[in-house]
Amino acid sequence: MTTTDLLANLNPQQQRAVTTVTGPVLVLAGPGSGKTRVLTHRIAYLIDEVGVDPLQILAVTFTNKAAREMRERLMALLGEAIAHDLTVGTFHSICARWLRRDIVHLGRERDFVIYDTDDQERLLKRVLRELNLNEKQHLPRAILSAISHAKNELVDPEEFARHARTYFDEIVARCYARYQALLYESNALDFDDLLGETVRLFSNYPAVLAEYHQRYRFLLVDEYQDTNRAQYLLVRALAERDRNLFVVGDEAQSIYAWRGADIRNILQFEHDYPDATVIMLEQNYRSTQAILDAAQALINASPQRKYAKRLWTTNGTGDQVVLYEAANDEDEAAFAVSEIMRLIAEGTARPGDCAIMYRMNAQSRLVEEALIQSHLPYQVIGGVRFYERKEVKDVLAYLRLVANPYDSVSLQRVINWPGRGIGERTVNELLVWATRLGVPLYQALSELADETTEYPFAARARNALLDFYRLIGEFHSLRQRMPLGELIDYLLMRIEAQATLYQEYEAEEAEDRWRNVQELRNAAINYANLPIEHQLAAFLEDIALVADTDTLDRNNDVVTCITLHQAKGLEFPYVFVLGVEEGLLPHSRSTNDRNQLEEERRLLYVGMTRAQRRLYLSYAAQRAMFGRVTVCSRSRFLADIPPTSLKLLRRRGYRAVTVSQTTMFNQRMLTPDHHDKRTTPLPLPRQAAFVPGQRVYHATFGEGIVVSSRLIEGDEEVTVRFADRERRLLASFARLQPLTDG
Ligand SMILES: Nc1ncnc2c1ncn2[C@@H]1O[C@H](COP(=O)(O)OP(=O)(O)OP(=O)(O)O)[C@@H](O)[C@H]1O
Ligand SMILES: [Mg+2]
Repeated sequence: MTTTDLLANLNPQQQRAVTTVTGPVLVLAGPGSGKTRVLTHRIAYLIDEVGVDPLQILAVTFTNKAAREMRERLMALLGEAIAHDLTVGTFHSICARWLRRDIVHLGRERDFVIYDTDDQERLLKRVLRELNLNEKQHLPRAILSAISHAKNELVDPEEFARHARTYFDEIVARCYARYQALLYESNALDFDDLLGETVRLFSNYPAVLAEYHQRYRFLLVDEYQDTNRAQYLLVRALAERDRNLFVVGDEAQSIYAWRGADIRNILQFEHDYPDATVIMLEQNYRSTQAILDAAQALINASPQRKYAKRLWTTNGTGDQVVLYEAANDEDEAAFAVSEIMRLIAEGTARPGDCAIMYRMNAQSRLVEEALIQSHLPYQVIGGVRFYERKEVKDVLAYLRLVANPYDSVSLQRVINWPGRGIGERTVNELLVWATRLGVPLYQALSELADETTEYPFAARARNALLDFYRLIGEFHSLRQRMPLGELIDYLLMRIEAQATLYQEYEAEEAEDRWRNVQELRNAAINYANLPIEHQLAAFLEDIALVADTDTLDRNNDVVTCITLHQAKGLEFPYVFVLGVEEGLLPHSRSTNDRNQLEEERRLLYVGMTRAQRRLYLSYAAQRAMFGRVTVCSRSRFLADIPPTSLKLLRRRGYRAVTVSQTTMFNQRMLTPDHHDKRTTPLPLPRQAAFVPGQRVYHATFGEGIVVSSRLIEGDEEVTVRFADRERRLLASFARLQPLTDG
């Protein structure tokens, strides 16, 4: 693409943002005004027109998905070779890469592992046990969230302890200190450390920072309104010398305060950089005027709104925003799905054009049930994600341990999986012993090998521990010379992973889980080109950084189910925002706090402004929440949208579309590639597994009685009466367990 083309696709303000090459630039503008587009075009302009070396450009986005999309756009603009030399990523992924290079300056090792929330929780539970604190009373999540908050503010354990005022703070202070020590001992970093350690590296080692100044001359940051203190300091340090800092954002879309994001970072940009060029964009290219009007009314009603920005568009008025009042939550999900079916049948939309958004992950279940019944292919972003499935995490724990045997959380995770006779008591003894020796668990195991050591274990336990120790040691050295794929195969064979899964689960589920493990092994293929000794580390690094939205793949023509938080920056022709109700949106936790309440408003605003062609909002008069059916009322935010902007629809008795209709649809519209794994038609089961009158158990709904059951394509549809109401469930999905009487 030539430069003229590059600029021809931009309006004058956008052009100015692209061509103001040096010095600090802030683009402050509403949704859909082309901020992200400007950012990518600016990179292309810097390279093509200004002659900047792509290696000198650093672009930061909020999610891995956004980073990948950006890279793809840049490839289209610049060609693959040039795009390859750019540094594009999230703060976390970029920091991880830099720390792999330079963490040694901080006296730490390069082959650290990155702990995710699950690992963090395990580690904190160990801390609680050590400190004799009860985890029922001191909720691990609350403590971790306090620690995370401190880390984002760059407050270390000592400082935290000095400022602790309340009893809770005291507890957190003690946990934080020990938690950090154990992380260190395990040669592990949590997500917050990735940022915090990089900040520390830059502020304590000016010579190192100078190298980065030399390397990165142009900085670009998307979604700047959601940066936290650590990210702010990072950007500031990196931009300190050349000051070629380009940030874009929208304070009205700031929705991550709960993770430490600080709206002041964007509001005070001009204060930090008095010579900044500030550019506003006002034309929206994404949505219809009807959608914009409704969204603007909502956001302008905020008491915190400093200056109302007007967005206009030439996209035309478009259809009115639909507000659907559902009888209950099932009806709400059925409405969205049947509406999608209708749009598809009309030929107006493809599944991939549609997104269903909600406040909480738990809301996706009913939506999924409705989608399954309709045989619509879909993906859930942020549900139980691939890398969070137990069997996948178990195998990963082995691999992480093989890479870094000091990783105590992984060690504890698999020390007795598959079962090898190391009971809970032995594990506890090992923990106590290692703590007393002041060494990581793996090193404690190595002490056992020494005949002369005194140890607290019975002979049988000792042998089992030693076997495990030798297994890890063997693979630890193998990783240097065995290609990753083979290494994984060999490991799976040695631990008898497949047989173990078949022992632990029913055949069908075991097969499913085994398939997931193999899927993980398949992912290893992508690393075959690297030198053998780097393959495992690179593989683990990428997995550790996979963020929530990463599974989102727009090439698949599937309906997207996604939380409002994760929908940031994305756009879809047809958007459904579910649960616009008091208690959900605004969330019940936020209603006592003005700031939190306004953040909820912005969240709804973000959701609404994702829509390109048509927007549906809905709420239910009744909803099953936390195991109870509650009566709900529409969100207070709806009162801020003029009734003339909304088309109200009331319950018309929506039912999920029947299977026979949709089977025809599937055959007509979709090639086999488009089938989601979960919705691919399977052969009919030959016999019903459930009979009327039978007692069954469901993990969420509890006990129930089967009313009727019928075989449908690939599955069995079971109607069950639970304590609160009757539900129609698909056997393969609902995982109903038969109960025997007595
Ligand atoms: N000048 C333009 N001409 C044509 N299309 C444009 C132009 N500017 C932006 N667009 C398109 O408008 C849509 C929204 O742009 P973009 O995603 O960059 O907005 P944004 O400001 O980053 O929004 P958000 O705040 O939601 O992240 C994109 O599809 C983009 O390609
Ligand atoms: Mg954007």
